[in-house]
Amino acid sequence: MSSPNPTPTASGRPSVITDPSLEMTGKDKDIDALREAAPLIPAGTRINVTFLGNEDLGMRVKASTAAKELGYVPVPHISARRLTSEAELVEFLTALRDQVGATHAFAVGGDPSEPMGPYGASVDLITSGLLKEYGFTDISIAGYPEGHPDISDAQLWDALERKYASLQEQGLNGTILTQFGFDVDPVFAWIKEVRRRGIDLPIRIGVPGPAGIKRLLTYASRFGVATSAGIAKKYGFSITNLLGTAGPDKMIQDLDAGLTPAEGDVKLHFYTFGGTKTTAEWIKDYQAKH
Ligand SMILES: NC(=O)C1=CN([C@@H]2O[C@H](COP(=O)(O)OP(=O)(O)OC[C@H]3O[C@@H](n4cnc5c(N)ncnc54)[C@H](O)[C@@H]3O)[C@@H](O)[C@H]2O)C=CC1
Ligand SMILES: Nc1nc(=O)c2c([nH]1)NC[C@@H]1CN(c3ccc(C(=O)N[C@@H](CCC(=O)O)C(=O)O)cc3)CN21
Repeated sequence: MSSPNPTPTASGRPSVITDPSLEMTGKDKDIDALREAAPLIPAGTRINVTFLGNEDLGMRVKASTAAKELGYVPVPHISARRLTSEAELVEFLTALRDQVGATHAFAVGGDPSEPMGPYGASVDLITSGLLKEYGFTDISIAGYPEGHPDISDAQLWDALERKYASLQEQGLNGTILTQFGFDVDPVFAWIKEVRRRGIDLPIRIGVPGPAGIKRLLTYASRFGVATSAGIAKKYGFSITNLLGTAGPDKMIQDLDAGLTPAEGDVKLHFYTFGGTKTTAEWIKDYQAKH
């Protein structure tokens, strides 16, 4: 099945809404939701499986298997700081290779303020060589257009350059997946800087799927993404009425209006926050209208 092809933008580049990736947790309810949404999601779509502290290896493998069986490309997340040993990493990679046939993964640092084992940062996962050894060919890494609450910009840029260099050295494909946001201005500036540094990887800009405003604000505050007032202003809702829902329509339109072919491959990643089916419907609808 081919993915829908929205109208190219004024600058001639494909719309960022082309071939978006989606994110799910390892919980059964998310697996059920993916199955239900499957008629709306084209085969070959990347489905990311988060690495949450309240889930285990079995759940992550089960969700990745479900995604694969439905014809998608599972992108399981591997959180460096949450791994307690090299053996745990090897156990996960083995299961992903042998049970899922996974070739893609997202190597991320992880929220624990201290590493729970030998890996303090995602670059340690990549330079270990184990991802390549276990048959992974495409490694996603994180990007932060608005910075990170606990990591300095200098550290983030240094980490991105080291991850890129190691991927290049090992001949692995890569993708930069960004933290979700509500504002396109920092995204434009950040992409420019990524390219200025010679990093030519495809980029997926993280956006929240359509969701209740309260839920969006809760997640934004949990991950230190932005202030409620700032989000309301950029996203165009009133903080005196938190009952409505909001989707990333305006962000996507602004991205399409502002990007040029010079920015290279830029697509979207939808953080669904439990709303897999709603997000899939929303994407189909947006693609049909534009
Ligand atoms: N699970 C997910 O889907 C996502 C998670 N994140 C979070 O973003 C953070 C950074 O991840 P990466 O960009 O992969 O960083 P990274 O692993 O490449 O590390 C960059 C630098 O920050 C340090 N660092 C890593 N995690 C840290 C933490 N939690 N607190 C303080 N310093 C830390 C590292 O030692 C390194 O110097 C993590 O907290 C990660 O969990 C961000 C986006 C999505
Ligand atoms: N710093 C950071 N850490 C993260 O773990 C993280 C980010 N950033 N950025 C966004 C992604 C997406 N993440 C998540 C986290 C939780 C759910 C989720 O669905 N959690 C609940 C549902 C609870 C609810 O009803 O709200 C679950 O079932 O566990 C989804 C995506 C985690 N992610």
